[in-house]
Amino acid sequence: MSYEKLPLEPLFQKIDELKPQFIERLERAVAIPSVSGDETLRPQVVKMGEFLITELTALGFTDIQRKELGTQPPPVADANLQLPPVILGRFGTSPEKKTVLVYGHYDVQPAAKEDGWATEPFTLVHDQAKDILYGRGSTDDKGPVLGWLNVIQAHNELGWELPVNLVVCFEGMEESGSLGLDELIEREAKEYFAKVDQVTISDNYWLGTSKPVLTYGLRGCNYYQIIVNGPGADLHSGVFGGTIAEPMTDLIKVMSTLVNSDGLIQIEGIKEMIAPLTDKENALYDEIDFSVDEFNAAAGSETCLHTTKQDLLKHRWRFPSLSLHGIEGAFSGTGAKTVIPAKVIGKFSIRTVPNIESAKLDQLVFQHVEAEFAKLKSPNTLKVELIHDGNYWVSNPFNDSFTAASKATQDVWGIVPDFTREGGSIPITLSFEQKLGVDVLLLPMGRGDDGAHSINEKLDVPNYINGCKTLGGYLHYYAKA
Ligand SMILES: C[C@H](N)C(=O)N[C@@H](Cc1c[nH]cn1)C(=O)O
Ligand SMILES: [Zn+2]
Ligand SMILES: [Zn+2]
Repeated sequence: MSYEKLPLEPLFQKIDELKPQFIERLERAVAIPSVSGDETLRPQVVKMGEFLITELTALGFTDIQRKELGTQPPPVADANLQLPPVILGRFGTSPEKKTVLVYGHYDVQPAAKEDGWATEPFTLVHDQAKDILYGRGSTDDKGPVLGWLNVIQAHNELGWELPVNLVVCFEGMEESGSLGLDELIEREAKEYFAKVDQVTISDNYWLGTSKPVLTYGLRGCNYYQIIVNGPGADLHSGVFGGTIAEPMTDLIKVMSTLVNSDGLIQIEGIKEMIAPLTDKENALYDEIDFSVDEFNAAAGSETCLHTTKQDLLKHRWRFPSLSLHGIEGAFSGTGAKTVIPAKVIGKFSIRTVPNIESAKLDQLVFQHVEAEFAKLKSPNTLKVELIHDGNYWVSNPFNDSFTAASKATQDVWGIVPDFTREGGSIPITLSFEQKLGVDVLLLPMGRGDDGAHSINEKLDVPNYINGCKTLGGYLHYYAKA
């Protein structure tokens, strides 16, 4: 696609010049362990929200609001646990300009050095030789969230006007199901978000490690827990082993019926809900620039279940998957503790795709789990429940916003981006589209091997800096579209 280039070189140069400050800003953000899934760290999530308020204020944002969302709904250990606030802010209110809402999240996944990190997860470490920044949240999603703020700083220092009005909406519960955000969007659709023309999200990754992408689809995520209760307390396996029904044995039996070793979900009724793959759609997979070898390198193994890029991508984007995540209450330390856990909670999630209905899926999951447990004729008790769910999202990428992002990407990276889908989930995406009645664009900053949710999460410095240029350039091209 040929297009008329905008004179953005001064902006790009300013972003290069501000690199040390941008890295330092990310360092301060990563140092706050804002893990939404750990109730004991909730004050840190709130602190991270306050950090953003301070930064927004210093940059000249107006109408900054800290929206409280009330208490966290069950299941939760502390019934009075407050949800972290959603942070809103505006930069510009000109009626002559378009308004872009940028959404991002300031919470992160849990991380501990003992999990195998080479560095402290909540200390941003700049590996100068590789020019890589390591730290939890560097790519998911603190780097991209700060990217938008960095763009404003660069404009301020150049004395440039921002070409659009910007509205920011940053939440602290994305990694835990975006609880309370749907209702906030509903309430603010005709209030704070009234003038929004476009929602843009930077919270996913390139498909590989060298080619930028723009993303038009996400899978959804329904997260469940199975609670098995047995004896009144943890017991000595020498004294009680062989005499009582063990909760862990029941749980493992039930969990092993959910998915087979080929990754195929064993719960009846789910595959019938998947939208059929059309020939036209099938052909799209041939065009995508993607290397199975690079994928294996990102996974750090040769354990991939699929050999062709087409199959692999379909299983990542287009078909549902079920992952077993862990067992709360089970012995997991080093050594050889001879305990029979009294209560264990198995966690698993299903990534959903069109046209899987969330409520119907819950029903199928509950029926399956209860039926499998009944087969065991165990005297223990079992309860299965949904912890949170989030919708899948697929859009039409042929609009002004995707075109603007493509131009900015070409300016910065010198290459036409691929249009991709994402296997992960951003639960709120569909709500923005439907409740505000606008298009949504996903404009990723990091690479496919960044290790989001994993150990040694990273963001390459060129991705951070060029990512800021791309976000800034995008706003300029979108303003002119
Ligand atoms: C893609 C995004 N950066 C992300 O990591 N999303 C999470 C959202 C989620 C859903 N349930 C729990 N977390 C993900 O895809 O796991
Ligand atoms: Zn994220
Ligand atoms: Zn994440």
